[in-house]
Amino acid sequence: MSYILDVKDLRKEYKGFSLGPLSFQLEPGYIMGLIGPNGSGKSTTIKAILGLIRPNGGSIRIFGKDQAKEMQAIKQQIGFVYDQNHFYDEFTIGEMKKVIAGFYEYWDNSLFSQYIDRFNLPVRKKIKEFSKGMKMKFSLAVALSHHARLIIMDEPTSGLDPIFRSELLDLLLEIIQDEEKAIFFSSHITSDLERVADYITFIHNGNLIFSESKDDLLDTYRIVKGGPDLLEPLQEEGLLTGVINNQFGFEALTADVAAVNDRFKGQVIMDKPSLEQIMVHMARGEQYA
Ligand SMILES: Nc1ncnc2c1ncn2[C@@H]1O[C@H](COP(=O)(O)OP(=O)(O)OP(=O)(O)O)[C@@H](O)[C@H]1O
Repeated sequence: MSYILDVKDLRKEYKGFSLGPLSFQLEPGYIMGLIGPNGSGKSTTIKAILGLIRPNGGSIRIFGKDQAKEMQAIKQQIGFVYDQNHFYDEFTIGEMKKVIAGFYEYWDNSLFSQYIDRFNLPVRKKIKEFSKGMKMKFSLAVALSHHARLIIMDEPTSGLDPIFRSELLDLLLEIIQDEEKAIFFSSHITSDLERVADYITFIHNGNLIFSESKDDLLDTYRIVKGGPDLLEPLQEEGLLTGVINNQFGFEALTADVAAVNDRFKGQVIMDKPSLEQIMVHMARGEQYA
């Protein structure tokens, strides 16, 4: 299988923080969400993939090429989408397009015009007058118009209204339909990931907790709820992760549904978890591990 993105044993050391080793892979035609609490290393991971920081170890291959050696060629086919202004503020879309088009070998003017129309972006306004959502749309139009095969986004839906968020998520699903592109994005909005992501990579305190198919995750784990008297026996058998005590007893995550059923059937309640519940309980489990 040829991966669009292949990260192996990636490490980055900062004073007081160490990321990795992280390993995960993304195939064409799929969307991967990167989740983790604040400060867990999501932006650091994205910066390393984009070649904006130098890792302390590991390797990153993009489109099968070694990122450390061939970043110039790779960049032609990466679209980094974010709302921060990496454009000239005083320029209009048309003026900005002339600058950007020159950077990209595969720039497609007519495709760009189509996206500008489709996103209803104002052609006469200066970019500094754009809202956050407009900047995001513009950034996405640029990425799509140079035929990026890997689209990377850092928190693309945060701060956007629900209507545009929903439009953006639909667009992401549309982008991967040709099965040639892949999307990698970080988000705190787990419901967005639940809707569009095929794979979820979860990091906590710089450590990789999992990088798995979303469907497998949602199938494997269950939320277990029970009275206080059951907590100890379940914990003794190592069946619970990230226990949260409440007025009725406890709530936790289990990956061993069969064992819980076998031993405690009828005594506990088991529900399908949301991605947010998986993340919260796992983060708790890590914190108190
Ligand atoms: N240039 C830097 N120098 C030193 N430490 C850094 C640098 N950049 C990031 N860090 C540290 O690395 C850790 C991870 O930061 P990072 O921005 O990757 O987290 P994040 O998961 O993206 O967080 P958030 O969700 O809050 O955006 C933090 O402890 C941060 O202080």
